[in-house]
Amino acid sequence: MTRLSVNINKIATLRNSRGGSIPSVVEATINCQKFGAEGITVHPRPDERHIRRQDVYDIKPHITTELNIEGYPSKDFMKLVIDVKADQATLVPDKPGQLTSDHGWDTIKNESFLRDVISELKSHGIRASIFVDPDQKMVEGAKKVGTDRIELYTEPYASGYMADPEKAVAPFVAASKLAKSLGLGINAGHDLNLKNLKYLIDMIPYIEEVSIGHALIADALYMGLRNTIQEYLECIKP
Ligand SMILES: CC(=O)[C@@H](O)[C@H](O)COP(=O)(O)O
Ligand SMILES: NCC(=O)COP(=O)(O)O
Repeated sequence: MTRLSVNINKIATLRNSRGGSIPSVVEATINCQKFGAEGITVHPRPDERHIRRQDVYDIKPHITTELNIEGYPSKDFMKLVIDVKADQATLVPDKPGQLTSDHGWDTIKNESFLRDVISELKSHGIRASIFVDPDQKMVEGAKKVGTDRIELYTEPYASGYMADPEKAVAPFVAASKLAKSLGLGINAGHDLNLKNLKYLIDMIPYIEEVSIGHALIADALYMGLRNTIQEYLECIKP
């Protein structure tokens, strides 16, 4: 059964815009889980444009589901993830100044680096997931570096969905079938929303976790956080 992990980056974006503590990321963590979220995702970027390192320490005691921390596996990132003993670390190949995550790992060129990082995460009991494009060779490379899961970067699906859902989802179905055959768990995320989510899950029902933030938080501005989370859950639960 696919789990919904709510990414609360954009709560922190709003908070940072005034320099105070409203809205609170701790309150958001508590309420998202109360409203049905099955995980909390944060992406503390090096420039702390939204989620700050301290936020991760602050929210950890309030996690009653799972904490998924996304980021480039720098020394700082690894210390943070290990310090708070995240349930899952999702490694992304982002450069510090990137507007947002916009590609998966080259798991072939980065084989040695990823293998070492994943081994360290596992030694601390932290599930490893790596951000990949729906590319068969990258999925095969993910298996070789020993990750527990892959997270499929779904922006290309989202951007193609309205025009041609079948064409948009096809590479993701193929990559998922390969990943499953290799024994990899499958997560998915980026630009998923109330329009495109159900079809993705219908086509790939064995996705273990979707992490959704930008569209969900935007929807909550109009529908409220409780109703919004319930609507997203209805898209992924049969
Ligand atoms: C890896 C991924 O897709 C998410 O972490 C996304 O990048 C959110 O980051 P921003 O909220 O900074 O866009
Ligand atoms: N891993 C994807 C994520 O956490 C949220 O991405 P988005 O929904 O903010 O695009």
